[in-house]
Amino acid sequence: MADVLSDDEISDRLPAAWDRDGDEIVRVYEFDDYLRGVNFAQMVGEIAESQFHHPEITIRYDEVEIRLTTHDAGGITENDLEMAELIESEHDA
Ligand SMILES: C[C@H](O)[C@H](O)[C@H]1CNC2=NC(N)=NC(=O)C2=N1
Repeated sequence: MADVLSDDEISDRLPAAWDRDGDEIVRVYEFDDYLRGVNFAQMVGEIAESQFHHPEITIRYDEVEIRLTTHDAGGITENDLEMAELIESEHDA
C-alpha cells in the first residue's frame, strides 16, 4: 500500500491547477456545455477503473470537481498524484 506523502512532497509534486484541501487534492474543470462535463466524468471514471483508484467526482451545470485521496492510507499518496497527472493528460488531449 502507498504511504502518505509529506507536506513538502505534496506541494512539490502537485500538478499545476490542482490544490490541496486537507487530506485531498482537488481540481475544478470548467465546461461550456453540461454534457461535455458528463463525458469528461465518464473518462475520469474509466481512468479510475484502470488504475483501481477512485476519485470523488461532482458534476455541476458548467464544471466538474475532482477530489482525490487514498482512503486505505488515510491521506494523499503517490496514487493520487498519478491519477491527477493522468486526468490532466486526458483533459489536455
Ligand atoms: C479495497 C479498496 O477500496 C481498494 O483497494 C481501492 C479502491 N479504490 C480506491 N480509491 C481511492 N481513492 N482510495 C483507496 O484507498 C482505494 N482503494
